[in-house]
Amino acid sequence: MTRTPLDGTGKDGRDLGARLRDGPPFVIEPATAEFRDQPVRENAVAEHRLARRLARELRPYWLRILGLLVLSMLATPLALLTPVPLKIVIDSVLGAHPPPPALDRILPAVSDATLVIAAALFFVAVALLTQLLDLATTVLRTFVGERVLLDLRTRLFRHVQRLSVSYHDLRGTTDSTYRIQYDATATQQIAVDTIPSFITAVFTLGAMLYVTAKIDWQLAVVALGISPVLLLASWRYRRQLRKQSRQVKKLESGAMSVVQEALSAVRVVQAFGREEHEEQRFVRRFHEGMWARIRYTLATSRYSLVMGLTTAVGTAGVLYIGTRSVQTGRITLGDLVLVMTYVSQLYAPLKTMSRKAGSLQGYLASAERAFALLHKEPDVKERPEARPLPRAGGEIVFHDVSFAYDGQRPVLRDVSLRVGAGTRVGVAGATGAGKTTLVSLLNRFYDPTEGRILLDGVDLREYRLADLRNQFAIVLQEPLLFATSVAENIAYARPDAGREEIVAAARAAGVHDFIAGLPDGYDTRVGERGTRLSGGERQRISLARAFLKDAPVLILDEPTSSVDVHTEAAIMDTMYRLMEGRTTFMIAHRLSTLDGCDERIEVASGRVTRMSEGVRPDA
Ligand SMILES: Nc1ncnc2c1ncn2[C@@H]1O[C@H](COP(=O)(O)OP(=O)(O)OP(=O)(O)O)[C@@H](O)[C@H]1O
Repeated sequence: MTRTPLDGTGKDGRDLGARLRDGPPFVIEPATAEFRDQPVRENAVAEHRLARRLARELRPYWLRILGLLVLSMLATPLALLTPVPLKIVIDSVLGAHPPPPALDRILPAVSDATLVIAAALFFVAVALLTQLLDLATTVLRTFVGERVLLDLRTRLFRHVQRLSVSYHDLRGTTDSTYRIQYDATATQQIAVDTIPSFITAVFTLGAMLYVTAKIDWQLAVVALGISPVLLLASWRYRRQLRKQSRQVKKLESGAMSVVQEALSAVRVVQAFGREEHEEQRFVRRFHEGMWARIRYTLATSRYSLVMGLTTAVGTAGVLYIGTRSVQTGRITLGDLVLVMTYVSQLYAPLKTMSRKAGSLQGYLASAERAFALLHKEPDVKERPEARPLPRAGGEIVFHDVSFAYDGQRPVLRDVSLRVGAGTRVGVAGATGAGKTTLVSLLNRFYDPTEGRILLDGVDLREYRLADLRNQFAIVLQEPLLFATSVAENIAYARPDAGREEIVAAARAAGVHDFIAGLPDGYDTRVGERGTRLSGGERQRISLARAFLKDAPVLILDEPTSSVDVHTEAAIMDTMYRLMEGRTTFMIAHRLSTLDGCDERIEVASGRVTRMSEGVRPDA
C-alpha cells in the first residue's frame, strides 16, 4: 500500500508512534549555525546567541514593551509610599514625634484625630492608585503578550508548512505541534513578564535601599548583605533548571504523540481491541513526564528554599540591628516599622528576580526549541532567481535520476525517461518498488539525490516552487478531504473558483447528483478527513478537485485500489476524461487499469526495468 507523503505520515508504512519511538526523537533540531550545539553544549557563547536571538525577536515590539516597563516602574513610588501612613500613626499619633515636615506643611498643627483620618485616607488613595496601575499594566501586558505570541505562532506555522515532506516524514506532526502550541508561549512570557518584572525589581530594589540608607545606612548594609548569596544560588541553579525543563518538554511532546496517534487511528485501535495497550503506552509516557516534572519542581522548590531562608536571615539581621537602633534612639519606632516593611518588600523584588531567573530557564529552553524549528531550513529550496511558470506544456524528462530518502540507500537508481506532453504513462511494479517515490520527485516533494528532472526542457529546480506545484493535479489512493463543506473541498484546488465552476467540476467527475442529494448539498460538511463519506465518494470529490485545477500534468497514484469493480469502472471512465490532453502518470497494481494508457513503464527495486518505445529517453 502506498502512503501519501501529504498526510505527514511516513511512506515506509511505519506509524507515527513507531517513527517517534525508533527515530532520534525530539532532539532539538541543530538548525542554522546560530543554534548548532546549543542544546548539547551549554556555554556562555550559546547563551549569548540565544539572548541576541530573543532580542531580535522582540525588537518590533520594543515600544510596547517599553510602555509596559514604564507602567510597571510606576509601581515603585507607590510601594515606597504604602507604609508611610503607618509610620506617621506610630510616631506622631501613638508616639510623641512631630509629623514629617512635608505633612506638616500640608496640614499644619492638626489634631491627632485629623492626623489618623489623613493617614487612613492617604492609605486608601495609595491602594486605589496601586490597583488602577495594576489594571492598566495587566491590560497592556495581555495585549502585547498576545500579539507577540500570535506573530510567532503564525511564523512557526507558516514555516512548518513549508518544510520539506522529508522533515515531516521523520518528525511526525506532534513535535512541531508542541513547539507551536506550547514552546512559542515562552517568548511571550519573556517579553511581558520576565523582562519587565526583572527590570522593575531592580529599580524598586535600588529605590528602597536608597530610602532605607537615608534612615539608617547600617540597616541598608545589613539588608543588602544577603544579595551575594541570592545571586550565587540563582547562578548555581540556572543550568540545572534549564536542563530539567528541556527534559520535561521533550517528554511532554513525546507523550502528546501517543494521544494524537491513538485518537487519529481510533478505528484501528477499536477494531483490534487495543485500547488497553494504547492506555498503557499513554501511562508509560506520561509517567516518565511526571517524574521529570516532579524532579523539576523539586529543584525549583530547593531553590526557593534557599532563597526563603536567606531572606529570612537578612530580615532577622535588620530586625536585630533595627531594634538596637530604636533602643539607642538612632531611629524612631515608626522608622523601624517603615524599614521592616521595606525590607520585606525589598526582598520581594530580590525574590522576584531570583524566581524569574528560575522560570526564565524554562522559558529559554522553550524559546530554543521554537527558534530551532523556525531556523530549520527546508531540504527543497527555491533558487533566488527562480523562473516563473504560468502554464507548462507538459514534457517531462528524467536524466539518470537516483534518489535515497536517507541519503544513503537508494530507492530509485538511474531512472531515465522521456514523456511527451499529453502522454498518458501507466506505471506498474511490485509493492515497495519505488513507484510513488518516482512521482513524488515530480512536484518536488523531494529532490533527486543524483540526476535531473526536466519539465519543458528546464530543470525542476529552476522554477518557482509554487508555480511548479501548480502544474500538477494529484489524485491519491486515499483521498484526503478537510473537515469543511463539499464545495470548499473541491475548491481547495482553486480557492477563487465560483460555485458554477465547482458544480461543473463535480459534474465532470460524475459526482454532482450524489452531492445534490446530500442534506445540505454542496454545503454539507464531510467530517474530519472526510470520514462521513465512503471511499468511492471521497475519491470522486478528489477527482472533481483535479478537474477544477485543470493542471497540465496529472498524477494518479492507485486511485481505484480501494473501490469495488463497478465504482472502479465508473471512476476510470471519469479519469480517462480527465487525462485528455494532460501528461499523466498513473500508478496501478491491476494491470487492466492501465489499459487505456499510451505508454507503460515497469519499476522493480528502484529501477525502470521495462518501458514502452514512446518513453525511451533516446526515442
Ligand atoms: N518517507 C520515507 N522514508 C524512508 N523510506 C521510504 C519512505 N517512503 C518510502 N520509503 C521506502 O522506499 C521504497 C519505495 O517506496 P514507494 O512508496 O515508492 O513504493 P511503491 O512502489 O509506491 O509501493 P506501493 O505499491 O506499495 O505503494 C520502499 O522500500 C519504502 O520502504
